[in-house]
Amino acid sequence: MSLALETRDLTKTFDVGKRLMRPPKAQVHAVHPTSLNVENGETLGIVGESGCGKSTLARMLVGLLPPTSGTIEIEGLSGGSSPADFGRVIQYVFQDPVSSLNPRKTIRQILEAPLIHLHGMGRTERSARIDEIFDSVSLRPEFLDRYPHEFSGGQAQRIGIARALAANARILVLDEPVSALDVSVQAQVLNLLADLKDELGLTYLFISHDLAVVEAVSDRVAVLYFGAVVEEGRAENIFASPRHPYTRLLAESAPVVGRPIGGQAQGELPDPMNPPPGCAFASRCPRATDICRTDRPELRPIEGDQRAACHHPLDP
Ligand SMILES: Nc1ncnc2c1ncn2[C@@H]1O[C@H](COP(=O)(O)OP(=O)(O)OP(=O)(O)O)[C@@H](O)[C@H]1O
Repeated sequence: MSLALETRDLTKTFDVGKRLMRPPKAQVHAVHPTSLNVENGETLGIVGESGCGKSTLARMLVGLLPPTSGTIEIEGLSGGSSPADFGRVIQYVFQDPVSSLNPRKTIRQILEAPLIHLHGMGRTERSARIDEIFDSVSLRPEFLDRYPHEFSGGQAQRIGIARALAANARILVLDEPVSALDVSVQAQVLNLLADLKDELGLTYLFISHDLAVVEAVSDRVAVLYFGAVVEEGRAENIFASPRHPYTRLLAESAPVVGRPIGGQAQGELPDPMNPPPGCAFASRCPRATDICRTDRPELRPIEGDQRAACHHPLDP
């Protein structure tokens, strides 16, 4: 297998309270140094509770947000790549399908934009390609001349996926793609994503706070806590045999499809403007010792390709 995407020590810090000619009042550390690998054709699930930095990470990967430091390498792209270069290789599918589509444009116009701007296609070629894409997401051709508000959430998400396909990108960053949908519709959209992946050989980064969904769709999973990957490994191992106490807390508290991370796993996160020096999970961790409160643990191999950032990893 070859690498589709690789990040090295990627970070994002937001300045807050910044005013003209004055330094920012504070900084929010949204993503701590994060290194991820995604193979071609793989689905990497990225899971974590609200505020752990999932969307910030996703937006950096697709070029919507500049990193504060670190690197992102995506097939064939270099540091000097333009937004169009990014768009031809990696696309973002938003959580809220209806509001992510321009309300003043018809679906045809929405799908035409990437074909014109990224691929310079003429009218006839565009029309044939749009028909083909619409068919691949199982939507009827008469929908093409309607506006986004005329669609249900599930249909609108199919359109969001169609727009990403129109760019002809091989990598899709799916940011909570089914969280806004009813559970019955979620299954349809997840099946569609699985079919498209097989047919087109796509690579997915699937971001969600819903563990059961992530476990079902992912080959590998990265667990994010307070802006950092705390555990990473094959999906079948990571929840069955978690090595990081936070992953175990997640696995024990959210076994039902559609139920977000909740109960005891939804705890107080540390203050992102004043991150603790050691492990961010230490204040909630039953295994924490002094070293956890002073030294931030590195992500390190535990068994096979499972890695955990913990001074006292769990036994299998
Ligand atoms: N533009 C911004 N300015 C300041 N802080 C920000 C900004 N965007 C995000 N943050 C902060 O960065 C942290 C990570 O936010 P992010 O939205 O990436 O998390 P998330 O896991 O996607 O959460 P959710 O699922 O609730 O969207 C949070 O503490 C958030 O408040």
